[in-house]
Amino acid sequence: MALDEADPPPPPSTSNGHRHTKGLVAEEHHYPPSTPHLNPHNLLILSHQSRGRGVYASKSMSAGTLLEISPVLVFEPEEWRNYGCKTVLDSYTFKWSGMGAHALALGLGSLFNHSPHPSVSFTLDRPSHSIRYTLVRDVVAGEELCISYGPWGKQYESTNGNVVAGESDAAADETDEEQRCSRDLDDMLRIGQERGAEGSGAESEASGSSPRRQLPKRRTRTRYTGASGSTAAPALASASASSSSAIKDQQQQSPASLTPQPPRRTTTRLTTPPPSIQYAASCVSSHPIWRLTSLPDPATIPLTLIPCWALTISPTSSSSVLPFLRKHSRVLGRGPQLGGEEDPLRHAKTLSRRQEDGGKLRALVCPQAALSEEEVRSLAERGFAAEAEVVKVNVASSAAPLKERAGEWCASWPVAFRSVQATAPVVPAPPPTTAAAATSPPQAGAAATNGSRTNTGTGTGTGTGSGTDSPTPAPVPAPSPSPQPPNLFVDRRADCAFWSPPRTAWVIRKLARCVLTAMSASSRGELPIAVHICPSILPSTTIGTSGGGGGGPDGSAHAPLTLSAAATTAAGWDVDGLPLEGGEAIEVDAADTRVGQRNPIKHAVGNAVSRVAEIRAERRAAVDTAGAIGEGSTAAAEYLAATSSTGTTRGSAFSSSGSGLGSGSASGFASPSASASASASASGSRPDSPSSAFQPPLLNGQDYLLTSLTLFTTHEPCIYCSMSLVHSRVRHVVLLTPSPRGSGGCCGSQLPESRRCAEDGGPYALHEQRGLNHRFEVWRWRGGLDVVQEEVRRISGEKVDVADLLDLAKWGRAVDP
Ligand SMILES: C[S@@+](CC[C@H](N)C(=O)[O-])C[C@H]1O[C@@H](n2cnc3c(N)ncnc32)[C@H](O)[C@@H]1O
Repeated sequence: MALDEADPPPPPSTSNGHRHTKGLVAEEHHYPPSTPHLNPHNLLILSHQSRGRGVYASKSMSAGTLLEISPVLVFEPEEWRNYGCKTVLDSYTFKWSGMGAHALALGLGSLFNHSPHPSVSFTLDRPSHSIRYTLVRDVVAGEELCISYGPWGKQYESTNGNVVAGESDAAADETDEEQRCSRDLDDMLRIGQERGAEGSGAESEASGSSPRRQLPKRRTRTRYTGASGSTAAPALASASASSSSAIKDQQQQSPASLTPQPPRRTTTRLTTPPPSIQYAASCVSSHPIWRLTSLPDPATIPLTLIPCWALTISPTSSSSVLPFLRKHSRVLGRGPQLGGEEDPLRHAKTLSRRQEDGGKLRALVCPQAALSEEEVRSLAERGFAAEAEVVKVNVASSAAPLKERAGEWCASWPVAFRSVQATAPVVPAPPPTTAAAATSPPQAGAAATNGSRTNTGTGTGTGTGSGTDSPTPAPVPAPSPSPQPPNLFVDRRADCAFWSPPRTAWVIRKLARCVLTAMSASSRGELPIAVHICPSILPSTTIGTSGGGGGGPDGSAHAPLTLSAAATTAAGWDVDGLPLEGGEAIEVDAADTRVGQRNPIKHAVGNAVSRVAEIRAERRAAVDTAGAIGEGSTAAAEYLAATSSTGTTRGSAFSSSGSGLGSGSASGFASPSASASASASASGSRPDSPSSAFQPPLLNGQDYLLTSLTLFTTHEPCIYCSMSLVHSRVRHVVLLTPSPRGSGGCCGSQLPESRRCAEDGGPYALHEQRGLNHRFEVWRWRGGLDVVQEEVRRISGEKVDVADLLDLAKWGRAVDP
């Protein structure tokens, strides 16, 4: 059924196949608030005799130019399998997830034809539901812009020597860029002429069903030089349908302005197809638990290129290159140390051999920004290679971020591959525990620092804990701090892999629990803001680096815990590393109490932190009286001792004296499973723990730390609460809804992109502030509120409209969670 304007489009389906029933808020979990879109370069859509429509350059453009950002329409796996793939869409869509979702690029994205030597690379940007198309080499006006379809495109590749779309200098043996350009122009001119002769003939051209026509005589090869002398084509500014005849008109009307030029030698070839297929296998797009970080994902980070000068030299001169570069490194803009931190080309290989150079080598000299072509030439003449020719090359501005993307990165100049794993420090593997092995986490790029420990940063998430029980109960001392490399990436595929269905269900349960606490608070006239704190199973950054196994069941980042299987189970973790229902050692539910207490700073986060301080104090008291622990409680004692020795840091100015205000009553919902947890919370330990008698904190301000704990929250914490979470060393925050007005401390995702760190990282993003001595990780649930709502119904039997419950707008504009 066709939709007319009166019919609003159906809400997009969620990643898990559910349709959103609520309005804006729910939809935001699926699509970003705004989708970027772009065609600033007036690319043309023209029809080719055999290829149908294609995308053409209307002017000369340099490598690295971002051509277009096409929003996409995603077909969920089932929809695609049952319907989409049986239609014409099958020739137009991109694999969008490993689960079978497909995406149709809107805008120009569906019109790029295939070439084995593409001029355009594309990147699937799943978070923004768009695909970005970028030039990988210089192009001239009239040239068809092609992508690679990967193996699927083989069917379009010429086996009989015929011209293929967007053919580049990889076929330089017989055709150079100039020929290609000329050919494309020919093709367009021909179509223009045919159009003129046949009126609407373009339709049959596009379908490819028209009989072959007599080709006009091939034009002589011509390059175009504008008045400035720089390479420029006749202006083809309009992207209208008449553009091909505009080209023809221009050529016919002003032949004098067209000056034949020698072939350029500046092009580079794309030897490896862009990483379309590799990343299509990722499940990132449908991933409901999303790490909020400004760090880029190496799988989607766009390739940027630095225009550089190189010299073509004879192989015998190659030994003089390095001394030459070293000698002139300053003037070449390559820093005092060639290859050192300040050298912008430190990741690039110095020499490259290209077929078209006929046995000569290319030596990379410097960024074009540093010196003019003349200066490079005269330097070379005075230096070592009078015969050297200066050529333009484009060099990726960084090392290849992933092995799979090395081809894309090295297409124009060979660069190093930066192993994500290689930059992660080696963390001595602790004797693994069952839980540790099972929770052996994907490496996070973003992350937590705890005291002197900094995060490991850039691992790939391939933790390899062995999964056997440690027979040794003694805690292993924390590895000594080692210099940490900077965080460069977040590995979203590893994150995806971590979130197995049981782990995802765990998150849903915890969020549902927050909602229940918020419901309870709301019924008391409080703001419906609530949090839940428990030990973490989330990916850690200080443990479980490649091959590093993992921490203890509570995942302490200070020191890996080593617990026997019995202790692990007693601490509330099952053999898969998942917490037993209601069995976590620390569980706190807390709601906002600012209304009831007439105190504007009684936010849920603060209340929860206070409650944890009480519990920790009680636990410490229990350890102090360990002699009183009976035979049957060895495992619990072991756990308590372990958490006590690793989980607290003393001497903070934060006071626990005000702890517990309003928080004890926060978990007032009636649910059998939840009340078991709540009772554990109230007593500060598991129900069977020996420490049932509450002991007040022995020292002021020593027990507030949330080290190793995860905080779930109905709302993104405000800036004040985010800062208190920094102070209390929380390890992870999982939030259900972003703060209204983008004013929160962790996310700010509702603000325009230009005002955010990146992606979901907010302008405040306190969890990532490098100046602070602790960083925590923030995750956002984006699997839809309806999923959480269903879990609430399952737990409590109550049907609640979660979006409506959590909508703070009803409480006034200035309310911050
Ligand atoms: C994504 S669409 C590209 C736009 C298409 N040309 C059009 O007019 O709609 C893919 C289809 O274009 C055609 N195509 C793409 N690249 C081609 C090539 N190099 N040679 C011939 N046909 C090609 C094939 O029919 C293919 O199924």
